[in-house]
Amino acid sequence: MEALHFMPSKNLSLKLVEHRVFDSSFSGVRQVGFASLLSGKRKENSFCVRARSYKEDGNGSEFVSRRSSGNSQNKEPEEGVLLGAERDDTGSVVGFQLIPHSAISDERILETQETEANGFDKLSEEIETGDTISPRTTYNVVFVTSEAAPYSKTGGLGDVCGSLPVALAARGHRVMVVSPKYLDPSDKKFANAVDIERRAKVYCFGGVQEVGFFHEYRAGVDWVFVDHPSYQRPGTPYGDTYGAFGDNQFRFTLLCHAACEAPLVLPLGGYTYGEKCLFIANDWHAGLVPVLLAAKYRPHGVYKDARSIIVIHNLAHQGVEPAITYKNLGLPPGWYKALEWVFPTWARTHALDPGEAVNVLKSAIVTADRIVTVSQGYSWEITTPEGGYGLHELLTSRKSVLTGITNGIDNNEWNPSTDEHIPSCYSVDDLSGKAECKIALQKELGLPIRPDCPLIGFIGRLDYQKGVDILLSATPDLLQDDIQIVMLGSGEKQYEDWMRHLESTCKDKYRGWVGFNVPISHRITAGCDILAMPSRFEPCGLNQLYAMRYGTVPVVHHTGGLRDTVQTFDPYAKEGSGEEGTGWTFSPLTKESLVSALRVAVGTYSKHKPSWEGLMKRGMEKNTSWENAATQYEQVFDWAFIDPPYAG
Ligand SMILES: Nc1ncnc2c1ncn2[C@@H]1O[C@H](COP(=O)(O)OP(=O)(O)O[C@H]2O[C@H](CO)[C@@H](O)[C@H](O)[C@H]2O)[C@@H](O)[C@H]1O
Repeated sequence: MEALHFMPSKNLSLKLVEHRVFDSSFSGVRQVGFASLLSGKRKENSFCVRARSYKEDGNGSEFVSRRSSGNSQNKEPEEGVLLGAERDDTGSVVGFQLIPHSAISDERILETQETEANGFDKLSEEIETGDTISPRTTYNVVFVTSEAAPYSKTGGLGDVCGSLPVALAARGHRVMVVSPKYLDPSDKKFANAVDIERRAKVYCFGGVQEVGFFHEYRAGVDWVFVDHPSYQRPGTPYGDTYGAFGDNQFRFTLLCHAACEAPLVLPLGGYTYGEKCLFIANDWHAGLVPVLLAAKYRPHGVYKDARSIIVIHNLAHQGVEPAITYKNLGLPPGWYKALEWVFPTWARTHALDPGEAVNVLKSAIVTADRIVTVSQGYSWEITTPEGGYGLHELLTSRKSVLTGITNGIDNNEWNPSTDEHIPSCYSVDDLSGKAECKIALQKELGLPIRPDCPLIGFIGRLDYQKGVDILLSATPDLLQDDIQIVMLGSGEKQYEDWMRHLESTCKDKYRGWVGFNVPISHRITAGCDILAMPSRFEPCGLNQLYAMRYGTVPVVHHTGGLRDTVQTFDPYAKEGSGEEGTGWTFSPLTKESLVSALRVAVGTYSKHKPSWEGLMKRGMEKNTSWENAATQYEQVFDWAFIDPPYAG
């Protein structure tokens, strides 16, 4: 059976060019297909090509999506289309691909990019790197995230989605970040975002929801904020003092649908991003994006040339809800298996509980083209039963597309020589300002002002992951020594109360600041001598990176990204060998080993000043910029586009 299809799309006048495809990868199945070429005026001269094919097996035909490659015999389109040659392993031309002009759809990047004649939407830049000139492919990148600093932030996800897009844009990519427009009591965060006056209808949860889009172009990035009444409520992006919001599945389903529409409908800087883009879905909140591409769009010929990456910042949160909620997600019934999740017997609530659920992060893992985690150590940990949170087998099965890339940090925001939140700036060449920051912090906290007294800090969400309980239980022992401790955090009430209790009993040595406060977090990072991070698991961890940049020596549990980024001090290493270390990692995670690691650090601080200064300086000189991580992301982007879409 042969079929000829073309998919009309908005604002496009159609031109159909027959394009027969023989695909040898389906043995025993006669494969016939066509590519429908749609040329027209989306914006100026932008085009897209879509390929569909049918396999015929005697039992009727079934739709399968393929890219037009292999032994294809292509006809040139009749006019106005730019085609690039596809070659097989021997270099013979076996097909052609259309190069849409949407990639040069923004005057801001028009000047620096030129179309390349051998791939979809590929723009090639000649990047000068020292003496050599290396070609780089740039992409239309769409980040989807529940938080992005400075607009919204509850933790490291906000930091990463606020700074990695900027780093990628600086390297020539066209980058959009899609996140919710939350309620902002200060009316400052979204003050520069303007209503684009485009609405999208989202069919989910048994009805139609209309979302709006706000936009701000800043630091080379298109920041897009999805507007819907469900984001307009007091609290954090995820909950309030009564706990997590009960409709988070709804709120983030909306975000994912809206994010998939954004590249198609938003004329940012005058032009849409178009269909050939790369979605970077962050954590479970954005996890439906790869599934929607495969289940909702590709069957209709849309996003056939898009790719998706799921970035796992924290596997402990997976977006698990009862199975019955599947019908709310706006997905076709046939895709249930992608989300299906069955709890092990021991985790069920009662004997008759079948344990059936939907798991959004799992669905992203089984449909995304590539998987990235935020450090190499963590990328291995999540393939083990201990670190995989039930997903280790699945992740192991996709190990070949799983990459660990250690986060960078925003060196503008976290820079001791320019930081506007700290009382005295300093640098690796002149550390005097750090001593002043310590005195100012002791003063601000109402602690005795003692420049030589070791000051230990902790900053983080107060939850099980961060090992707060271990630190709090170790604190009375630690306070036997001549030290001071300050903790900043908010989260589980039991830990907040524990901090308040400790403060009331050890007023001259301990401060517990309950709350979320970015300026204070900078002042603690600058003013402390030591930062403790006894995390049970840590996908990457940013505070240890900030600490090192501020000459504050980290003492961390030997896990995940902490193990990857902190090198234990070796007093016997040859000076200048680079092996001397930047802090201490400890294991196992017990109160005793935490106390002993911190005592070693305190001893070094008090008795070995030159060694301490070396530790501080090596940390400050460590290259933790996004540049390094961004190049690794680019490699993953390239890999994603080498393969055909993994699902759909
Ligand atoms: N009370 C408070 N006041 C002010 N600021 C506070 C604060 N509590 C936390 N922060 C800030 O939130 C960020 C926390 O970042 P982390 O990477 O340490 O953890 P998080 O677990 O949120 O992130 C997850 O995602 C990131 C990003 O990938 C991974 O590094 C990490 O391992 C993973 O768990 C830091 O910028 C910190 O200063």
